[in-house]
Amino acid sequence: MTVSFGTRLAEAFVSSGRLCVGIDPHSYLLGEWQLADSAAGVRDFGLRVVEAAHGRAAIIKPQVAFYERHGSAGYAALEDVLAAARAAGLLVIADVKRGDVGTSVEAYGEAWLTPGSPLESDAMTISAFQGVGSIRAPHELALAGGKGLFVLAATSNPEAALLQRAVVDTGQSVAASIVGDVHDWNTSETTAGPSGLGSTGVVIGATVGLADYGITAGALSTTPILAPGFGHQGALVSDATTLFGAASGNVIVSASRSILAAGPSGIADAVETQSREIAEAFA
Ligand SMILES: O=c1ccn([C@@H]2O[C@H](COP(=O)(O)O)[C@@H](O)[C@H]2O)c(=O)[nH]1
Repeated sequence: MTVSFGTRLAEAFVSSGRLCVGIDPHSYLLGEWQLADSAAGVRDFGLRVVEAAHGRAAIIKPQVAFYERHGSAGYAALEDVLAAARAAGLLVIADVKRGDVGTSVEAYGEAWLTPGSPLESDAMTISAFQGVGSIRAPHELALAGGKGLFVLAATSNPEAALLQRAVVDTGQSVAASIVGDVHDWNTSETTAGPSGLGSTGVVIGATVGLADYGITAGALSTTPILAPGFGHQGALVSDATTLFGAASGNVIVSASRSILAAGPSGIADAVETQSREIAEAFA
């Protein structure tokens, strides 16, 4: 029987905590890590992050853009990183933010969520700004394969607020409307399992206030929340439960540069310290 992504995520929270280590091999970080800004460099970088996360964190989130920069060799490097993460038992959220008309976005879903595909991940970030109906095919594919989606709702970058707080016909903000549709999916899913956590998540930056977008904790009750914005973008782990209130139990704390800045010799300690800080903040 296929175990749903929501159930696997809930189990990972219990066994390994809620930290998601971002793999973002920025050019300047590659330099600091004494790696070349090349496909080989991003491969080594990713593999070292996987090694540091193994046994210290639940989830990794490769930012695919930094691999795509290196063309087909970059994708081959990413495939190696994904394989290493799978072998280490880490949950992988591919940060790809794909979106298009439904027939095209279906192919993106197949690329990242099909069991056995070279880019197989446990979940992918996806854009529903072409309509939540446009991502129905990857949603169904995800459910069938025990995979997940994280739908962009209220992103962490400040310039997004103008669009994502805009009000749609229902009287809700764009972000709240997406959160509501995802909630409907999660509450009607038959595969949610005993954890009660659905397999379709949303992206809500830790830098935003839910109330500013008209998002209620109730609308997030069964929805995993991928929350970037901690560390380098300014959000504090110690504020997380205040930010997300009653929905805090569903939050994945995502941080990239603030951990990666520790360098290859310090990253394992940085992951451990961050995991401990999160466990204390969410206790
Ligand atoms: O709203 C969003 C959605 C995705 N991201 C991504 O998360 C990381 C954040 O990196 P930091 O170094 O921790 O700032 C990066 O890959 C973004 O593309 C986001 O920041 N906000």
